[in-house]
Amino acid sequence: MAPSDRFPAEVQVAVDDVHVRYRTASDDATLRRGLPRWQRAANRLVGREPTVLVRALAGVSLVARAGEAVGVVGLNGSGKSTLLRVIAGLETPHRGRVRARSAPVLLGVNAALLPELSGSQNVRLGCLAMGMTPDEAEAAYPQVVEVAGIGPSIHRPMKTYSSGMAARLKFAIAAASDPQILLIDEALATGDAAFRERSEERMNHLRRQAGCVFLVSHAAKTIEETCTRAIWLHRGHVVTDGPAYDVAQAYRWWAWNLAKGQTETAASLLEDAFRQGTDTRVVLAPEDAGSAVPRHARLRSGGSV
Ligand SMILES: Nc1ncnc2c1ncn2[C@@H]1O[C@H](COP(=O)(O)OP(=O)(O)OP(=O)(O)O)[C@@H](O)[C@H]1O
Repeated sequence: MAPSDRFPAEVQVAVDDVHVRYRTASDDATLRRGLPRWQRAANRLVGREPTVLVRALAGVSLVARAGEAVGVVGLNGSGKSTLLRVIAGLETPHRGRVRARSAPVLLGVNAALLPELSGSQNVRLGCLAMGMTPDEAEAAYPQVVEVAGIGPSIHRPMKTYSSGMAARLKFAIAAASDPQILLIDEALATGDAAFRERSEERMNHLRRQAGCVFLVSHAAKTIEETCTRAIWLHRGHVVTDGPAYDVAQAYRWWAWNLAKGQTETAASLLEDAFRQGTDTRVVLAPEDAGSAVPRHARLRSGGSV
């Protein structure tokens, strides 16, 4: 993924028909039974397990504009984290492309900080890792500590933190670099109400300075309250992409029916949501054609540009 300053001014991120696949081992005995006898024998000989293909993203397209906070909802395994990793450039799509106006900063609950070091040492380390100079890291320190709001615990080793405390610190570090594009994976969900308010303030600040924020959360309510727009992913496909309130409500109602075992209702809600959703087409001109300006258009199914 290459940062590009040749976008229309308001476009921060463009995702163009992205597919991500993983080939992974599986001990599913039925897979083994489907193989010809010679292959089973060969696999046994070299100790190889059969593999399956996982389609984490199956043709995702979207455009995020300046000032947007885009929530991403979906069941476990629907592709939310993969989408953020692809946007962050940590994952190479099997097919399709991603372009971003500036380098996105991904904040995940597993962001690599060192558990043996204290929170304050990790703040400095994290700031340096994000490309700040030592002087910039020093200048950012008080603000990070304030946003994290974990009091004197900042001086304790991170391995002694609760998951919520660690998430707060990671959020504060990621937000300190004032990234134009901030990708947040579940971090807010683990914070308490006070922290959520502070982090919302920080997100609003980032949005005001014409950046954009992506937020992955299982809590549709958080998406509703903090985002301007939301994307519902299901098995690597975009079900619907629209105003955060509408998408979160539709997702919650569907998930509630699913959880209650109302599978037929859930299936028809999902089908309706797919049908009513808009297809986003993103066409990125090839870099070597002298223009990387994405032409994008929102199409109704079957419509034309
Ligand atoms: N490194 C990997 N190797 C194989 N499969 C993977 C890998 N990473 C993700 N997957 C698979 O890709 C699919 C999407 O995973 P992803 O983590 O993006 O889902 P998610 O929506 O973020 O899930 P959750 O809500 O549980 O965090 C899942 O089926 C997952 O098992």
